[in-house]
Amino acid sequence: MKVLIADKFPEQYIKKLEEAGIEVIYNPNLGEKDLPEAAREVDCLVVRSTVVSAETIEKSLNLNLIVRAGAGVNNINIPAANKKGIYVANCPGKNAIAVAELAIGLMIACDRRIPNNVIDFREGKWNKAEYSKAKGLHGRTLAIVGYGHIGKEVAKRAQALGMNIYAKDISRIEGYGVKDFSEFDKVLPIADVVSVHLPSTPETKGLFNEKMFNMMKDGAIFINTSRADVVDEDALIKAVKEKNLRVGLDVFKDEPEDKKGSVSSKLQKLENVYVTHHIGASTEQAQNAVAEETVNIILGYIKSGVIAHWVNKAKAPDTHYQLVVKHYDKPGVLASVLDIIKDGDINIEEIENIIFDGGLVACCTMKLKAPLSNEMLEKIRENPNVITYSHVMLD
Ligand SMILES: NC(=O)c1ccc[n+]([C@@H]2O[C@H](COP(=O)([O-])OP(=O)(O)OC[C@H]3O[C@@H](n4cnc5c(N)ncnc54)[C@H](O)[C@@H]3O)[C@@H](O)[C@H]2O)c1
Ligand SMILES: O=C(O)CC[C@@H](O)C(=O)O
Repeated sequence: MKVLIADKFPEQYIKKLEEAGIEVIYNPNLGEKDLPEAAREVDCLVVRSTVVSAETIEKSLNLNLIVRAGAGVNNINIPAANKKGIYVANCPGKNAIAVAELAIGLMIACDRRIPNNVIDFREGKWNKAEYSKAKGLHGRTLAIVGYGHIGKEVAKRAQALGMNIYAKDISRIEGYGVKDFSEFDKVLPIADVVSVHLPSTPETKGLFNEKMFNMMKDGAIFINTSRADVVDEDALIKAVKEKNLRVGLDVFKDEPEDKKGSVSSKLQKLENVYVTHHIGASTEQAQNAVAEETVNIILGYIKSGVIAHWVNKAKAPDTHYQLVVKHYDKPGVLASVLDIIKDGDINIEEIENIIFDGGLVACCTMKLKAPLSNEMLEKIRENPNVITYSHVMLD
């Protein structure tokens, strides 16, 4: 197996892959444009933020697995991977602590205006009078939007700071003394800090728009360490100017893909907007945890054929019927059942055959698009090697 790692990855985990007999090509400087050529002949591609385009996927000859050594998979063209049956997996939660640490750091930086303090000091300016005006986070209200791995780690830390915490998610909210909120218009007007931890999806794109910023308090703190496209950047800039929002961002529009170079953004002109270099996941702790999970995914796949954290598996396959056949585990038994289904022109969407201890009997579960006719079921029943079967309609 040949694995290309196209982003920074800790050396000890590269060694683990090599010790398992895998050929590793490590080139952390590759970018989107280089990948179609570089990934052409590899079986597995590991990336962090490097963009995996449709072209990279289409030109690949052997690619079977793409691992996102991180959480968000929006840098991988998943529809293109689906067309070629290439697995995409990620490492959920493994960098959550690091991002939460940064989000809390940005909150404190915004409240105390730490970067402005430092810039003035470097320029020889002393301004204790101005920088003594801070609200403090204790007793303030925090709204966490997206209460997944990172949102929960932020809540844990905000609780220790004595904040009053609300959270919103499409899933149930539980833990760390957090109150669930469903309506933005109830919580945004009372929140002193809003921290966003959503994935980039069609539903979250541009969620933080002018209407949302208008609901926020004057002088509130807005933190986004998730993805740039969750925020309408022009609306944010307007809110900074008109409502004195203080902002901490780890992600922003047209963020450079390169690891080093120049950067240009409208945000550079705003004194109370602090932008970090998409470093949320970049602590040693997080990178080791992510790399370990990446190695587990690759080795797990080689050993068992199962992909951990497989993200492009169909969520709800188009199946309406289930056939379960318990049969003697002999050559040809299952094939004869499959022949009957094939002759009925019925597509099997999913199939799993599990063997009982001792290896005498197996049980095969099939998810089907259409029901079997009585005649087909009768043929299955007549097979002396079929012990029992059940055929049901699914909800
Ligand atoms: N700055 C960085 O370096 C960095 C690092 C890791 C992750 N991220 C970003 O942060 C995001 C969140 O990471 P995570 O590990 O917490 O992911 P996660 O999947 O654990 O959490 C995301 C949460 O958002 C919720 N959600 C999804 N759509 C929603 C919607 N429309 N409304 C409300 N809630 C919704 C999900 O139910 C889930 O609980 C990632 O998708 C990634 O884009 C950034
Ligand atoms: O790996 C990185 O540097 C960023 C990772 C982050 O954006 C993620 O979604 O995990």
